[in-house]
Formats: sequence, C-alpha cells, structure tokens
Amino acid sequence: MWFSKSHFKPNGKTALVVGASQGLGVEIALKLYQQNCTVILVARTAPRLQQQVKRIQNTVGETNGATASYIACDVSDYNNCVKLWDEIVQRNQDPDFIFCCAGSSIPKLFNDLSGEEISSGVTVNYNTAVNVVHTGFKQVLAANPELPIKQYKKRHIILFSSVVSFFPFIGYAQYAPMKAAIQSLSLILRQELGPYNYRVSCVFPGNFQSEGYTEEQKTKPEITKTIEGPSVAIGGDECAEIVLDKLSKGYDTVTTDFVGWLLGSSVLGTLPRCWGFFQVIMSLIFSIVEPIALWVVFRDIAKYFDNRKKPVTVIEEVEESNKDK
Ligand SMILES: NC(=O)C1=CN([C@@H]2O[C@H](COP(=O)(O)OP(=O)(O)OC[C@H]3O[C@@H](n4cnc5c(N)ncnc54)[C@H](OP(=O)(O)O)[C@@H]3O)[C@@H](O)[C@H]2O)C=CC1
Ligand SMILES: CCCCCCCCCCCCCCCC(=O)[C@@H](N)CO
Repeated sequence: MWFSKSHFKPNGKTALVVGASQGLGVEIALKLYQQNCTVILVARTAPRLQQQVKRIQNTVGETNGATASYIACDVSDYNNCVKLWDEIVQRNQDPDFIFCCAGSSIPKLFNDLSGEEISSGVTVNYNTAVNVVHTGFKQVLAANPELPIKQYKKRHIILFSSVVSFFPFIGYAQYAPMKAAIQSLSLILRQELGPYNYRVSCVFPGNFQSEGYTEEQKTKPEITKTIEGPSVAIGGDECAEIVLDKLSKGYDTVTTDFVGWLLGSSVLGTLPRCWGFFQVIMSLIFSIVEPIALWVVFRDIAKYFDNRKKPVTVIEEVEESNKDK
C-alpha cells in the first residue's frame, strides 16, 4: 500500500543481482548495499564486475555486516546457472532477493535484423531470467527435502520486463515479445512458487539512462524514437529508487513513469494492480480512445516509410540533372 513501506526490508538480507556489471542492476545493488544488504553481482564480464564491486564498496564505506561480491557467469546457459547456485551454496549464502535485471534490446526494423540478433533477443532477455529462477528454485527444493512447504523461508523474485510488453511497437521485434514472455512467466511463478513463500514481482520500466540504453539508441529507427517520445529517459539511479520504493510499498506490478502506468492499464488481465481503481477507469478511457491513438501511430508509420523512399528520389534527381547536361 502507498502509505506503508514495510514490504521490502533489505537490512541484513542477501540479494543476488543478475545483470549487475552496468546499468540498472548495479544501481539497485548499490542501493541495497547502502541499506546493509549483502549483494552478489552477476554478469558475464569479470573485470567490469570487479570494478563495480569496488565502486559500491568505496561509495558506501563501512557496513553493518553486509558484503559485496561477484560471480562471473553467462546465465543464458542453463548449466552455468546450476554452477552459479552451487557456488552460492558453497559460499554459505541463500539469497532472499533475486533480481533478474539482465537483458537488452537491438532496436531495428524487422527487415534489418539478422538471425543471430533474433536469437540473442531470446537468450539475453528470456533465458537469463527463466534459467536463474528455475535452477535457484530446484536448488532450494533439494536443500530442504523434508520441509513442509509453508515453512520455506520468505524469498522474493524480481523480474524485469518493459513497457513494450504492454504496448509492443515498430522497432522492437527482437525484444518486446521476450519481455511479454517475462510478464507471462511472472504470472505463472506467482502461482507455482507462491505456495513456497516466494513473492514474485515484475518491473515494467520505461526508458532510463544506462550503457545498454546508449547502445540501443545507435540502431533505433527514427520512427521508434518518435513513438516512444513520451517515455523520456529518466536517470538509472532514479529508476532504481522508484523500483525499490514501489517494492517496499508492496506493489508487484512496478512501472517507473506515468506513461508506463497508463499503458499498463490497457492490459490489466491477471496482473497485480497498482492504484487498481484508477486503472479500471483508465482502461475504460483507453479502450475508447485506443482506435484514434493507434490511427495516429499508423499514420506516423506510413509517413516514415514514405520518407524512406527519399534516397531513390535523390538518385532520380541526379539522373534528371545528368539528362540536362
Ligand atoms: N534501459 C532502458 O531504457 C530499459 C531497460 N529495460 C530492462 O531493464 C533491464 C536493465 O536494463 P539496462 O540497465 O539498460 O541494461 P544494460 O544493457 O545496461 O545492462 C545489462 C546487464 O546484463 C548483463 N548481461 C547481459 N547478458 C547476460 C548474460 N547472458 N548473463 C549474465 N549477465 C548478462 C550485462 O553484463 P555483461 O555484458 O557483462 O554480461 C549487464 O550487466 C534489462 O532487462 C532491460 O531490458 C526495460 C525497459 C527500459
Ligand atoms: C495505442 C497508442 C498508444 C501510444 C502511446 C505512446 C507511448 C509509448 C511509450 C513507450 C515507452 C517504451 C519504453 C521502452 C523501453 C525499453 O524497453 C527499451 N529502452 C529497451 O531497453
């Protein structure tokens, strides 16, 4: 609830943050560590992880027992995840929070994507999450064979989807369907892991600044930039702050800006609500204005494709001028 912040208490707990060598993952790890939460940073690139652990430790200074460490692992591979959890068990750690932040997009027109880019969309965005959660859950089950399910310790999985899961649009073919898969996975995990005392949250960020965001801007088609204009990129630090704040207020569908909340109202389905009464009203308004809004989007898309014919016109102009000579 918005008036109580007691639903997420990192002090003295342990968090596994996957996708923490840069971007939102490391911002979240820093904020958790500041609240005396032990953090284990995971990503593929060891030197960057090492740097980030140092940065976090230097920024925070003394803690009341919390530690910061890293494990380099490509979690898109299932067997690597089994090894990851073995390593965590060997270190005598049992994460209370599992943040699945790994993910990135290669925004391009469908036609411009390579086969490799399409499959990397699946592995980087979906496999990284499902593998970590599945191997982690199996490991917890194996470690507690006799435990009645109600007595499992409280654990919390936080998956990272995107606003494009609510509203998929031109340029995100390599990415948005995977984020919709993450949304779907979160609904199922809530049902299957809930009885084992897992809380499952799913975050749907709008644009925020990060190394990944800078990279995607390089290939992002102009039309994609135009349509997502209303989702102005907020700072990574601010985004992490919003996510942790909403989790502490008990929300399990987390959006990071107003546009995200609005678009979330258009696909309420069986997602946990956030200001549910207003979402129901917004969903009614949205369903009325949606045909007009979508007409505007399609009109922009048509204009974009018309303008793309321009280079041909230039060639034609050159030919014309050659004719004159
Ligand atoms: N930035 C934005 O505007 C938005 C981002 N999101 C989502 O939020 C999350 C964080 O985004 P952002 O901070 O921008 O991401 P970045 O691209 O900046 O960082 C992604 C992180 O994931 C790690 N990673 C990627 N693949 C793997 C892998 N196979 N195994 C382990 N780690 C991996 C990367 O490290 P390494 O390369 O070292 O493995 C890196 O630390 C992502 O899921 C993204 O899709 C959602 C909406 C908007
Ligand atoms: C029916 C018509 C409705 C029109 C609404 C237009 C507003 C759209 C805002 C979309 C914001 C998308 C953010 C994507 C972030 C993301 O996931 C990437 N940065 C990848 O990392």
